[in-house]
Amino acid sequence: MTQSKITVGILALQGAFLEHKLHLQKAVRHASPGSLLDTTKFEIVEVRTPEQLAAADALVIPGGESTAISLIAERSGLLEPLRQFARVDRKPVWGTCAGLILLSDEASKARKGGQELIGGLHVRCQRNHFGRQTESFECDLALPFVGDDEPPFRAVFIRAPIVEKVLTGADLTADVANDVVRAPKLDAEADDYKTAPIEVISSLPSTQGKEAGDIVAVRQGNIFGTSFHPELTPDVRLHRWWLQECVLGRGESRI
Ligand SMILES: NC(=O)CC[C@H](N)C(=O)O
Repeated sequence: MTQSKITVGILALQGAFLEHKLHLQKAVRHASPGSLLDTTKFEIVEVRTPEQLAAADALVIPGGESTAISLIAERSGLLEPLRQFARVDRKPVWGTCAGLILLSDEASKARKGGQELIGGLHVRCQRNHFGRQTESFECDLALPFVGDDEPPFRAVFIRAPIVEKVLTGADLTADVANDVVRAPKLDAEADDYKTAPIEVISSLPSTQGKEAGDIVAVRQGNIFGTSFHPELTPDVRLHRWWLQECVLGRGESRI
């Protein structure tokens, strides 16, 4: 993107949107002097209406409760515009936790059902993979910007999903399983399928004592998803990476 001002929206219907806003503001404020991040003008705004979404160049979908977020999005007339934003316009979108669930093409069903997905990431997500709130945990994760000389990134998992399967075109045209919800197909993106490969950005380390190797961060083209809550620790490096890598698209991992 080369425009003079970039508007980054945060879907502010439910969940941890304020924390993301503060992290994005801090990431911009603390950019290395003279870097692209430093010289670009950002506006960080809360998004609650289709008009506000239309004014955004990029979007964060926070953690919270994916069923509630999708229900409010539907009632606010945002569900279809969100699908268009992520899947047809292909603007940069980052979903954390509940946001990752909503951006997945398939997810295990919520107990009470009724959840609509935005879709876009060709993955199947398993909701609440690690169990209840009391099973929340933290661990150090390998992320692209954490070099040998950098402090580790502490990730917070709260009723977190994982990516249990990377989907193929055949998976997405097969009948959908009973316990799975699938995002609707969009005619406008039909020919685009497979254009961007899924990149596994991070998996749980073997030291964690959970299931080592569980995928907790993925990127497919313009869409980035993380199982954990990077906005709940003081570390803004992942927000800075996303702005630099996915929004400004410089294609360099180290910043
Ligand atoms: N921290 C979170 O965002 C939890 C997500 C929640 N388990 C859901 O299914 O929506």
